[in-house]
Amino acid sequence: MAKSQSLEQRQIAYSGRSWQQLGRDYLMMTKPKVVAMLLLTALVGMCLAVPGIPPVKAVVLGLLGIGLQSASAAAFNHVLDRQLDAKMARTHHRPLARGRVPTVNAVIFATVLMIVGFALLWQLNPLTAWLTLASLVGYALVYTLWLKHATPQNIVIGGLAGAAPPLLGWAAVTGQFDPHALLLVMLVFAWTPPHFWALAIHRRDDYAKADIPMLPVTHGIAFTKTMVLLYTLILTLIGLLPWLTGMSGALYLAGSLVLNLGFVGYAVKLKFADEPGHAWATFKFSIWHLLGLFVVLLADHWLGILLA
Ligand code: HEM
Ligand SMILES: CC(C)=CCC/C(C)=C/CC/C(C)=C/COP(=O)(O)OP(=O)(O)O
Repeated sequence: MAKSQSLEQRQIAYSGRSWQQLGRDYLMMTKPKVVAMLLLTALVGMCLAVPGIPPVKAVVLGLLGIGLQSASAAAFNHVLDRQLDAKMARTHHRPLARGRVPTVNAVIFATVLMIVGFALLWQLNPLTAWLTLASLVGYALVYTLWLKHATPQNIVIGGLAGAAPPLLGWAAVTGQFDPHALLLVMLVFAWTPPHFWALAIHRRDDYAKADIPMLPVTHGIAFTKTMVLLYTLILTLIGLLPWLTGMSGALYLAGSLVLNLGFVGYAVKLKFADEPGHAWATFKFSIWHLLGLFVVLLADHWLGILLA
């Protein structure tokens, strides 16, 4: 495809692609791996909300609704960021940035996912439907359109939307807003800055080129590494709260300490003994860390039920 072609010309050129290629593009727009992780945190919220197995209807409708709304938020992010994505090496190949999917089709796709997701959650309870829609708006509009361009604290504030799913899962099962669910939200909220800033250190030049005020661009790499370390320490302290409040037991305490101190270890190495590629390794570790943390929360919960 010639580089000089306009987006419209490329959209016409791409119109004869196979259903399989098109399907891959639509799937990519939903950020499936991120949504899978969000759903894991929502599922753990659902399981911790009740003493036994949560009701099947709430789990199925809840996961479908939260998943569709998260996928919709991701697709809206692709639409609104299509010009920005085209400027960055990491994202320039995306379906909308390359013009493989017409913008209007992507907007219809995202809107349908949003409406179906909302309707499914409404069947469960309005609280979950509205809270999930608020998270969608928080990420797709507030973060993407405004925060991302406004302040280096963009991902700290915007991270609230991505941290909401445990609360959404909890509300899907109980219909209520429970303070225990906020402990899980706080875990993801404190995890997000080191998750993202490790990647942003690795991709600093990309963000600088696109003129996005990410922390390594505005405050430098050394300061960002200090912040990564600080947030992993905050995460370790917040990680004690589920145990201190009695929500989780000894298995959680041991597992979370190993994982959180492992994350601190990556951050210490990043700050004081950086090697090429370590920022990327820290970002990758952050994903396994969150997966492990939520699996441990769940295992501890069910072990507690078995031993009771
Ligand atoms: C404002 C908050 C967040 C920001 C700015 C952010 C940013 C990013 C970025 C830029 C990537 C892509 C890295 C790449 O090039 O491969 C990524 C990957 C990922 N993020 Fe986040 N993230 C945030 C919150 C979350 C949350 C809340 C979760 C899940 C609970 C999450 C889970 C993941 C996963 C699983 C990946 C790997 C995706 C893949 O390999 O395709 N992120 N994140
Ligand atoms: C309903 C609900 C729970 C909504 C939250 C949905 C959601 C997909 C949250 C994930 C946050 C995320 C991947 C941010 C990166 O955006 P970016 O634009 O900085 O990254 P990019 O450059 O890779 O697009």
